[in-house]
Amino acid sequence: MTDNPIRVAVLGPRGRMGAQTVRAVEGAPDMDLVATVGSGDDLAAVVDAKADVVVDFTRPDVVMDNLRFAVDNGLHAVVGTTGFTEERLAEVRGWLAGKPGIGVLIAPNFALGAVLAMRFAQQAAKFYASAEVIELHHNRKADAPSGTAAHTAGLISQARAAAGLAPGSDATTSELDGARGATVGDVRVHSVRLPGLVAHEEILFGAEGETLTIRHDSMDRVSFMPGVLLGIRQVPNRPGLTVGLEHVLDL
Ligand SMILES: NC(=O)C1=CN([C@@H]2O[C@H](COP(=O)(O)OP(=O)(O)OC[C@H]3O[C@@H](n4cnc5c(N)ncnc54)[C@H](OP(=O)(O)O)[C@@H]3O)[C@@H](O)[C@H]2O)C=CC1
Ligand SMILES: O=C(O)C1=N[C@H](C(=O)O)C[C@H](O)C1
Repeated sequence: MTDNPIRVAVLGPRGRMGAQTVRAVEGAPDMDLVATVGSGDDLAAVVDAKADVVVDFTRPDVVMDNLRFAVDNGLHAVVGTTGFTEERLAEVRGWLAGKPGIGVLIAPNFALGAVLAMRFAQQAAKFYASAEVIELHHNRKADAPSGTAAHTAGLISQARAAAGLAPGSDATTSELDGARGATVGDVRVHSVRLPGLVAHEEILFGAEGETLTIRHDSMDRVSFMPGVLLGIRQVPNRPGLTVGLEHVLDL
């Protein structure tokens, strides 16, 4: 136990990630779990409990309301919930402009290996015109493609554009709807859903006579917890909006 533990509230505590986060916070010697808010519960509980940091693992359709409430009430937030478009991020920056000391960390993926895989993909992108992303998840996942895959595709698109590299083409002229996946930026993203999986991503690059595959596997949701706890510890010292754990890890 430390003298001034960080007072943490978890939103979505009955969910797969929320339950794991509750256990991780309860096990952290420098944190106190002071509130949990599930669907149907009153968010005001986090203010009543004098939380310092709110952690959100809920759903894309409710996360913006939760985050707005946290920022309006002067609470820092660590957000793992997916669904953050550029428009949503701009909206969050707008709220934070009126709240100078408040920090919000939104991370598409809290697993160290996933963050590294995204960074490696970003580094490789300027050397390969052709890249595709395959993400594989458990069949209870609500969204597709995954937030991680969308973020990875965005990074590849940006890195290629910055290097003046046009995306590679292929010869497909006839295809069944969806067979070539969804397009994010200018990268094809393919989503697999199967019971037995947790969270997995492959980033494939191709050039004449070679391919490069970067793969990350989360076999257990404990893989996300060191990143979540690090985010909780760091977010009070990072006013404004931080997108991606790579900034906190100082990669
Ligand atoms: N960034 C990262 O590293 C990771 C991010 N994720 C993302 O986190 C999110 C949650 O994933 P997961 O835990 O698997 O999903 P679950 O469906 O297991 O959990 C979501 C939980 O949110 C609760 N909920 C719904 N509405 C509200 C609300 N208004 N207030 C509070 N709680 C609410 C639900 O409650 P109820 O059960 O009562 O409906 C449910 O328990 C997803 O967007 C997922 O993609 C997942 C893994 C890692
Ligand atoms: O829903 C999940 O499980 C996950 N969601 C995040 C995403 O959409 O990228 C992170 C990880 O892939 C697990």
